[in-house]
Amino acid sequence: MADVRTQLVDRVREQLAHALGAAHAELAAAREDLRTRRDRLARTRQAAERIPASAGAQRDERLAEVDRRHAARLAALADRAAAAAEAEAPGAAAAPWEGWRPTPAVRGESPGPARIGRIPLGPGVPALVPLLDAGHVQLTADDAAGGDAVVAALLLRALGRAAPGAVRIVGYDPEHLGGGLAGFAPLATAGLLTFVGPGGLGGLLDELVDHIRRINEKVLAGEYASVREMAAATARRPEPWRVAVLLGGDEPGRHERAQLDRIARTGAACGVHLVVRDLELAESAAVTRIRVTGDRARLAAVPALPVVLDPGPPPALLTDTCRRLAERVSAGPAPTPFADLLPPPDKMWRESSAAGLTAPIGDGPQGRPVTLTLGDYPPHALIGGPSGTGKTNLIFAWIGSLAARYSPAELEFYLLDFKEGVSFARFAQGRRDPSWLPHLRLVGINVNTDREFGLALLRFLTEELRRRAEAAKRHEVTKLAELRAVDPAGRWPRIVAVVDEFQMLLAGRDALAREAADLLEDLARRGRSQGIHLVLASQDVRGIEALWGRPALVAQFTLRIAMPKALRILDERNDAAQSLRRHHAVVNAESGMAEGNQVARIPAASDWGTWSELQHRLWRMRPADAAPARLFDGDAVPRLADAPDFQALAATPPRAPGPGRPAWASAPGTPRPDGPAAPEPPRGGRAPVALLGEIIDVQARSAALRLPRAPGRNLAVLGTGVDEACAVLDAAGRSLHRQHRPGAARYSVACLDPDADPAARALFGTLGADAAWYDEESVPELVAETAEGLAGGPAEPHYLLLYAVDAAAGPLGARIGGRTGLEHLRRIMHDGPERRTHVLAWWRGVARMRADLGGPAARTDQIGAWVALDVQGAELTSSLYPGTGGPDWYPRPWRGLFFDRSVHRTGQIIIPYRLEP
Ligand SMILES: Nc1ncnc2c1ncn2[C@@H]1O[C@H](COP(=O)(O)OP(=O)(O)OP(=O)(O)O)[C@@H](O)[C@H]1O
Repeated sequence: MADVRTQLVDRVREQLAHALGAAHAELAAAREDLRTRRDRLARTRQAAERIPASAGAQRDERLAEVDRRHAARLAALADRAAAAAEAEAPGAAAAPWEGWRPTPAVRGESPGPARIGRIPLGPGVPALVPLLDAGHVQLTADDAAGGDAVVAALLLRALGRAAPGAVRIVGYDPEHLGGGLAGFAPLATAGLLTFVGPGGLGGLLDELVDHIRRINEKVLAGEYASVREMAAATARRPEPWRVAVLLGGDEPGRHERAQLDRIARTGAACGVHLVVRDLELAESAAVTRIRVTGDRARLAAVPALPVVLDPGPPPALLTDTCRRLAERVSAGPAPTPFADLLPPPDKMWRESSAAGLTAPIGDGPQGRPVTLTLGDYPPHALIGGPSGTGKTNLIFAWIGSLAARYSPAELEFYLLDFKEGVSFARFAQGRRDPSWLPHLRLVGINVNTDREFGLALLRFLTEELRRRAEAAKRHEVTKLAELRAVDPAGRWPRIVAVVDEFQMLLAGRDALAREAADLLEDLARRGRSQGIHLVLASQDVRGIEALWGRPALVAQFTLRIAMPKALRILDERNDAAQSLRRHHAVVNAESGMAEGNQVARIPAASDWGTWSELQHRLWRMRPADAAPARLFDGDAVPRLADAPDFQALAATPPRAPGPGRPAWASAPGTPRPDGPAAPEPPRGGRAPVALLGEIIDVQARSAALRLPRAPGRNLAVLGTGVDEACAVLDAAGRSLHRQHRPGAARYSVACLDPDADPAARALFGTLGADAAWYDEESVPELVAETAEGLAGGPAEPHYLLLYAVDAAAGPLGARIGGRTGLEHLRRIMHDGPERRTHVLAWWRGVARMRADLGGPAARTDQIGAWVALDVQGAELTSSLYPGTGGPDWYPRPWRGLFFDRSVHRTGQIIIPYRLEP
């Protein structure tokens, strides 16, 4: 039992021991756990203690980041604002005073606002105040001087952004009597600055209101809402800006206040602006209000942003700029650009000339274009003014304005300048510039001694008039507009013929002047309805007087253009031209009656640089078949090789028109003036022709001596001019040679004047194997053999080209075979032509020729044609020229008078061709 109990106790002990052991273990574990947890807690506590510090740092970091971004954005915005302000107010509108200079806005551009200081944002944003074309400025200043510095800055910047003279300032400064604007005083000398005294405010405001009313009525005329809009659309600003600067003073009265309000409301649209200090202006969006305190200011529109004011403009800069501006303005207005007269390139050549030709010539006083019209009424124009007043310039401007609007199918020009100089030559093709004005058909320059060219032009136009009148008759219409309507496929351009210094044509009482005046009268009277318009210009009152003897002619010139100080162009009671300013013209389409006056400012168009751009543009637009105009230069010596008639003598096939050949020479339906028909090569059985020189006419034709088998078909060249005489014989020989096949004609060249030897030998060389050379000794043989040969059967053509034949009078006086050489010569001249033997001889005087032909009273029938050089008309009498007294011929250098009794009624002036080496 005890064992059992013992066993039981042991087991209990054992179990207790186990339990104790377990309890210990658990305790230890619990303790461990407690320690771990305590550790964790301690760590957690430690960590928890660290947390608030990092959260603050993060927050600070985030805040700093936001600040940085904000600053960067602000800086970017400030940069953008500064850039926008710079674009808005370029050049003089905002540049710093150091190095500042005026930079006027270009045409059509707005002057923009003006800078007064900077808003201290980022690097600084310019503080801009709109004035010209935009609004008014009202300043309140703690001290007047600070306010006036802002006013000075505003005004100087406005002046610098406008063309000289385009800003007029009126000052009202009752307290300091102009002292506030003292720096601007130099402007007063040019009328750009005026002052009204104390008590003058009402008058000044009334005047400004009146001005606004006039601009609205006359300038904007309902077409534009503001002068700014008009300037943008037309690139023209007809009126200067007016800036009224009102510096303090008593409170305005009721009327004055009402006027001020009107100006504040309506002025800016009309270019009238107010800059006022210490004076109230009515509430208006157009008013910028500035409050100035020391060197700071605030704009009422953005009170939160302070403005750091710029210092006022340095006094020296201010007065210097104003002085220069005044000088520029006193020197007269800068001419308006020629380009203002032209339509935009894509609108060129769009007008129809059916009813007339209308084109602007310049600006009127209101900035409106003044136009010139040629049509049924007025049909013709007369331009007058003393030398240097701008007639030629006006003609250039008019030609450009017309040429840009009407295509060459609508308008053709014929230009003739009797003045010394080559002004019109620029429109023709030149050596340096290959372009030409596509409307141009003819230019005559250096024609002062060649009045015949003027006459030729009038004859040509008369012929064209006849052609048009006939076409009109055929279509049973009377006017060009109707003809164009019934014949739309026809080419009926209007023709404008300009003759500068036309009085040269009418000078003198000779046959040429009479014929010219008759033709002019006919053209003026009938040209009106056929689209042929005359523009006559003269610097000389005598030019006009030359016309005055013909009232019917003058009456046709209803369009009158008077340059400054022009006399007798306008009606005698109309003295508008006397007070005209430089570069202006009175345009009058009412025959000069005062009520028709329009004053126009003419742009500068004389300078080739100005013109060439237009000419090149029009030239590139020319029709594919356009040919250059014929240029007649009285100072140039033509070349035989270039002569269309010489080229036409070439062997078949006939030549096509080339650059040297005038288009009208081949244009269908183009008239050729009266005169001998153009020569034909003899191949078709026609008689050969000898070309002698160029005729002074519009077609560069050659004077042609036809040599058929008929009595008298010989040529005498008369006078002592060696070169001219050689040139005539040379052209004759070369042109004859061109018409005969080698071996088909004989040429005998004899030269008896050593001075003529080189020229004669040059011709001899050209004639080649068909030519023989004779001199003083052998010439008697030549005439004897030739005379005897005439008795034989049919002969080949034989041309005797005898240079200075009178020098052979001695040897030819000797007898050969019972007759003298002179007798042989006379026989050849008498009988030769019918047997194709022709004498083309040069005698160095009429008396010498007569002596060779049988004595002073000898008949000269065998001389069918002659060219007189330095021989007076009076010597060419008796059988040489019809009537008594001889032709109207006064010798002049490198000209000859050609008369062929079988075709001419009067002599024809020729220009011998250049002698080729
Ligand atoms: N509207 C203008 N604007 C600027 N310059 C001009 C203007 N008109 C003329 N001129 C200049 O004045 C000068 C004289 O002009 P122009 O030759 O046209 O006068 P003119 O009356 O034809 O003289 P003249 O009869 O002696 O030839 C030229 O140098 C020309 O460039």
